[in-house]
Amino acid sequence: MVPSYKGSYNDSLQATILAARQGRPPALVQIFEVGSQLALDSGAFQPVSGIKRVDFSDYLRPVINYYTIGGRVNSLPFNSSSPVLYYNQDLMQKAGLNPKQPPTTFAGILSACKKIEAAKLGANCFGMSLNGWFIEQWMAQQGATLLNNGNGREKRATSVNLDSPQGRKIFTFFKTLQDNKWFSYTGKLEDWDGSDAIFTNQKVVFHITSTADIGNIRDAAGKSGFKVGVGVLPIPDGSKRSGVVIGGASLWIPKAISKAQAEGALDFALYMTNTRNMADWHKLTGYYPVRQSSIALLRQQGWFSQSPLQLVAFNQLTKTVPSPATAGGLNGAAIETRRIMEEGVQKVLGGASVDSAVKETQQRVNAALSQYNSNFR
Ligand SMILES: O=P(O)(O)OC[C@H](O)CO
Repeated sequence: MVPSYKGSYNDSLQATILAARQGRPPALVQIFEVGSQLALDSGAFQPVSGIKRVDFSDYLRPVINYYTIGGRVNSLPFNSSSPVLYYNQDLMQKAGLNPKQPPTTFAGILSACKKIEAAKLGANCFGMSLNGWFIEQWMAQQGATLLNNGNGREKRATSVNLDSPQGRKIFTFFKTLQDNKWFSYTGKLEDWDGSDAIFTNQKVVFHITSTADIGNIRDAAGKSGFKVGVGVLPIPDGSKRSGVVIGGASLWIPKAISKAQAEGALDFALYMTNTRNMADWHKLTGYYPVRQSSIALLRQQGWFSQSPLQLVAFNQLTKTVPSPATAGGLNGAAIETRRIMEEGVQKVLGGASVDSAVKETQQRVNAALSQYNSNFR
């Protein structure tokens, strides 16, 4: 097997579909979760459940449910994540905040921001990458589907639900942060690394990003000389915590390869994600161990008591209430619709009103869905 790196999740999905159209697809490809509908629509892949018998009962339900579309397991779960709160325990203490009780709601972050500003730490309150992924998560946390038609899982989504009380709460959070100058980011959209650097360089006290970064952030915080904490994803006020949508990526196998190649690719993917490898991968990165047997192994090793940062993240996943909202939204234009949502939040950060940003975002996402869906009439 020859590995080939194609860049970001967006880039590698687009490169794979192009390669498949040209009749030379890779035998195995990692595709991010929201690329699943586009991957299906491309017609370039075969469901892994059709290649050979795999015992999917060992996979965690929220994970296998995400990748089961139309009753078939299309791709093999690999790197699974969700967003969490990272916090600088030392700076919290300096601001008179209790690092044992990190904020769990938007209001909690905003009231901590007031204290942080008053403490004049030379660090801002909060920063994160502007990525549609978080908007998707905050809708799910409020028990709301992001998209109509059962989050695009019953039939193709034709409308987004952002012009709603739930959507407005998300945009209003950014408006309040901006009005008070409590938010720091690099100014670029989807700048995962840049926003991590702002946090690990101690320029902000709070940061939200993927559990995937636990390993890297823990190491960088150690070098930067502060103690990092991990808390549950803070959620909009006035809602019950419904849980997270599984993020990360899964492994897809194209159609245009021989049966022997497809079986070989699946065997390799199963090896990569076997009980032991999944447990090691989790320890190193922070991605979830997606197999029950890996979790049993980690428990036996005493891992969760040695690694409280990862336990918080893990509990967040296991407490997720299964529903159409937490199953996650599917749409084939997700690369574009995510970008539109990010631009909507960026407009609020640039001074636009919540009302105009939400309405414009809603209208632009709906137009993108309609344009995409017109290919399937
Ligand atoms: O950074 P990751 O791999 O946890 O992925 C985050 C999102 O799910 C990407 O869509």
